[in-house]
Amino acid sequence: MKIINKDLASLKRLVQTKTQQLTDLKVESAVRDIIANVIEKGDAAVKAYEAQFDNVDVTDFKLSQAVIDDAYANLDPQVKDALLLAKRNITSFHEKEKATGFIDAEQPGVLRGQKLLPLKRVGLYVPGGTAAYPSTLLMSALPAKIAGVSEVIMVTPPQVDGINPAVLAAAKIAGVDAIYQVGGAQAIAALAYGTESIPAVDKIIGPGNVFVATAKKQVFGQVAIDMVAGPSEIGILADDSADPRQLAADLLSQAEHDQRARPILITDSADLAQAVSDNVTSQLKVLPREAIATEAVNEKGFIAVVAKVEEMFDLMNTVAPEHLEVQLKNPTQYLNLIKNAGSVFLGRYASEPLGDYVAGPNHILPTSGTARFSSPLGVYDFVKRTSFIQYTKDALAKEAPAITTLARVEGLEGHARAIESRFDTYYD
Ligand SMILES: NC(=O)c1ccc[n+]([C@@H]2O[C@H](COP(=O)([O-])OP(=O)(O)OC[C@H]3O[C@@H](n4cnc5c(N)ncnc54)[C@H](O)[C@@H]3O)[C@@H](O)[C@H]2O)c1
Ligand SMILES: N[C@H](CO)Cc1c[nH]c[nH+]1
Ligand SMILES: [Zn+2]
Repeated sequence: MKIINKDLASLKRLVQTKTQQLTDLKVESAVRDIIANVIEKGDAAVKAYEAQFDNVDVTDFKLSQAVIDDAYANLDPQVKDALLLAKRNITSFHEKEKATGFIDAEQPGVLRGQKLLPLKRVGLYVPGGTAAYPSTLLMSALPAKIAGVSEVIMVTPPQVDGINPAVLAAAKIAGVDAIYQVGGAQAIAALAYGTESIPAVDKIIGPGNVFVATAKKQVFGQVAIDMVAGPSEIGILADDSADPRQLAADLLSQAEHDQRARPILITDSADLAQAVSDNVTSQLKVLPREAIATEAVNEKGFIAVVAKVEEMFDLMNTVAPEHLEVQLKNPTQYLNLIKNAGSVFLGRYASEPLGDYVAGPNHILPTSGTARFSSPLGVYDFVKRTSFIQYTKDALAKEAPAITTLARVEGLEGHARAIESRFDTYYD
């Protein structure tokens, strides 16, 4: 893995060039064509794209309940237990995110409030191009259910040998209402605009590769989206107290997701940097997904050596990684230095895959530097807020002069008259 020794300003520039560009023009234009075709030709276009990109001739997009029940009934008990443990921990964590509305009656004659309503129908994208992700399904479906969404539907790419049974079983465990075998940008287009057999939804949730993330950006406005969650990332801050073998393993855990994944280590120890780089080289060889991980390590990955701990955090806040591991002595003391990160893992035993599978906090997180302004997926992503107002005549009378003044400043005479019509001052 490349080791870079440069001043902080140069390292920050390097981070920016290595950040996944959210506007890859070739992908943008390919995705635009796919969406236009799905809008125009519906199921026929989706079917053609599935044959082209996934080599599957799909006859029925919607999976039958019998196929799902069968997958659940035949699931390896150890896998079922692991999914159920994950479900318990995800549920107990996300229950704490539930919010209620409020009523404010503090001013005489004034009632103000906000009510929360679950979304009606959401579409979950469960990635499936190069690996199956039952864990990701739990991470999106369980918060949707906790929020009270009435209809939770799911899409995932079809597979030549059928969709991975663990994904189907996880869907049953999480209470997903319907599963459609369709992936990539065509799935996002179908969820946004609807086709003859796939219903349009109010919001599209879930991560995916660059085609999926780009399609979500392009359909935003027609539907809501959760965030731009693309290829996985890990940023690690470590000093010489960390174990280079473990750091290399954690970097590779995310590199193996995608050629475009970003594994980054920032340290103040040149010896540690070299040891991690050597370990990455040797550990790569044992990974079944060696080719994918190697490309991610070489293209997006690097190890930066900086002078002191403050510079580590400064640089990592520029990266704004999806996952941030803090493998420094007494890691909790640094929490206040972290400004941009999707999810933080403190200390040697909080290895990133702990959060991927069972700890409970959501693993659907902002990527590509968007942790500067986005949050982990949560129950709050499945609810919308509506505010309400009620005034008595006396309460309105007190504030009417301010309203009519502001209305006339904006040149909106009709607004002023609407207020004045409630009082004797009203004239035609
Ligand atoms: N943030 C998270 O929570 C999280 C969780 C799991 C996975 N991930 C990420 O999700 C991604 C999964 O990617 P994936 O590829 O395995 O699955 P995917 O389901 O996201 O994408 C596969 C689909 O991409 C489409 N596609 C492939 N090549 C194409 C091309 N040339 N043109 C147009 N469309 C094409 C196909 O339709 C295929 O069905 C990875 O980047 C992984 O890091 C993120
Ligand atoms: N690390 C991914 C989120 O970026 C989630 C995941 C699912 N399975 C394994 N990993
Ligand atoms: Zn992962």
